[in-house]
Amino acid sequence: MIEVRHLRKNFGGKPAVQDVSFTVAEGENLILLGTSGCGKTTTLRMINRLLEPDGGEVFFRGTNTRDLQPEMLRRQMGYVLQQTGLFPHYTVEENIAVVPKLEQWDKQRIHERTDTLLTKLGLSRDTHAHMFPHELSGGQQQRVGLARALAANPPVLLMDEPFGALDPVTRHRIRKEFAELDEFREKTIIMVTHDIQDAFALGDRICLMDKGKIVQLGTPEELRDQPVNEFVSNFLKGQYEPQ
Ligand SMILES: Nc1ncnc2c1ncn2[C@@H]1O[C@H](COP(=O)(O)OP(=O)(O)OP(=O)(O)O)[C@@H](O)[C@H]1O
Repeated sequence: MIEVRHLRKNFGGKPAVQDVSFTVAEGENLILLGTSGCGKTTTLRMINRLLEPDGGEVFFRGTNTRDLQPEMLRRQMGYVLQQTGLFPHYTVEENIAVVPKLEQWDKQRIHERTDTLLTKLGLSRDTHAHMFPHELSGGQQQRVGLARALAANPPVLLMDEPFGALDPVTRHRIRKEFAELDEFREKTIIMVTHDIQDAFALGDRICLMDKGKIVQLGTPEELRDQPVNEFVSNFLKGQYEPQ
């Protein structure tokens, strides 16, 4: 579904991503895991062309993404961020409706879709639909961010530290709710996290990165039982100290 080949990106002459390659199958959840600054976000942003690579290529359903309009590509790839990126002057309902409106859905269809998503994500039309983001808790904002990314039912979700701004208890609860959603099970997802528990709870495969490179790519069990080196075993034991 998504194939990343030999991606490279430098900032100010310093390599941020070096020769990163992987494929993600339809319906798979791939986690990009690693400490701050290892190149996870840069890799993710090259997939939906928020950043252009210095080298390498990304294929989406067999087409080089260079040959696709960035806006059209991004409508196929819902994007969920730690700082939810919600529009502060839009209500919850208006935030969720952004992409369906771009796709010119009629009002009734948007209304029904918003209702479905609010309910699925534990929010209600009466209480939340007309609130503004600053009136919601962090966990509720994160749910709205997820609802917005899912609204037009894109086949792919790109998620960058989606639970990063939450306290540990809320984080655990939202992660669990998210894992139980049909959408989560059905969609192709690439998720960036530095959190080993996120990676093990949500990943079909984990791509562990360090200093812009992939150190090991495999199932959670493979990383746990057959770490390729000491970096991997230390990282998974939570003993890795970035220098
Ligand atoms: N726009 C930018 N301009 C300059 N340097 C950048 C830019 N974006 C990222 N970098 C640098 O590239 C490297 C990789 O950053 P990136 O954000 O991809 O890492 P990350 O693993 O996602 O970390 P974090 O979780 O902290 O975002 C870092 O050294 C970072 O400082």
